[in-house]
Amino acid sequence: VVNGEDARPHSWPWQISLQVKHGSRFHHTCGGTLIGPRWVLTAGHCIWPGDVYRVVLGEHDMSQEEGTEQIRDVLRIIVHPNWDIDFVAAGNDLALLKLDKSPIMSDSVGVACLPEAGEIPTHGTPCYISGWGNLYTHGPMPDKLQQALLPVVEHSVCSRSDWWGINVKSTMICAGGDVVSGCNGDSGGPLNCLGQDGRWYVQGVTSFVSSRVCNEVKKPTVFTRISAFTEWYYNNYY
Ligand SMILES: C[C@H](NC(=O)[C@H](CCCC[NH3+])NC(=O)C(F)(F)F)C(=O)Nc1ccc(C(F)(F)F)cc1
Repeated sequence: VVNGEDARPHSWPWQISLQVKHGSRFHHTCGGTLIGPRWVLTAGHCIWPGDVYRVVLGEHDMSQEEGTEQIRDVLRIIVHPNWDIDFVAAGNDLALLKLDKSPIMSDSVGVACLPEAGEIPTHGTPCYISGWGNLYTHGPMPDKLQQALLPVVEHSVCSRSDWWGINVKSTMICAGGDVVSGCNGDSGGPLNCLGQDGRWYVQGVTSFVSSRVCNEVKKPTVFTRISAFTEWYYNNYY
């Protein structure tokens, strides 16, 4: 997250760290969202066939043992059938991970609220991105979970030719811009938006930023719009 701030610990209790095994050690590769006791939603581009993953829940500071962390193995990975690693602009950048067993729900670990099918966050809805991604392009990863308030950019603006043009689809949400943005390593994490009922809903899954600079002007962070895929994850989640 570029130009964000340390999140208050565990204020996004559905935020997970997806960790990949390299040699004998695991390291953070993507974010994700706990959407059910045994189910995590992340980005399709986070998944590489043959890699071994684990999920860390209740995490805040990656450099400390805080006593709230819970580690789970990934039993099954379901990548969206229409995801194409060579064509991120086509969308469908989603994957479902089934955990070996449910984490213990607490103040630090909880399930996210998801939007109704087809729900579009209105212009000006306050949305926060959260993640342990780079603090700036080619920059370091933070120890503590970062967050930033990203204004939603409506599709009519985001799809202008000098913005994302045809690379942004109606199944995506644009948010942020040239000051605050997501960055590499935030992939798969949640876009947390305030609902009318005062609850926070996860409306997006962090998908892509400019390949030149994370917070490039007129290239807001692009999220997969979860409300466009309700059918898919309900059918796969059992
Ligand atoms: C380096 C940069 N990486 C990214 O944006 C990766 C997703 C990469 C998937 C495809 N390999 N996502 C992130 O870093 C994230 F944290 F923002 F989510 C990138 O490739 N951006 C990018 C690529 C293509 C297009 C498009 F196809 F739309 F032209 C737009 C952005």
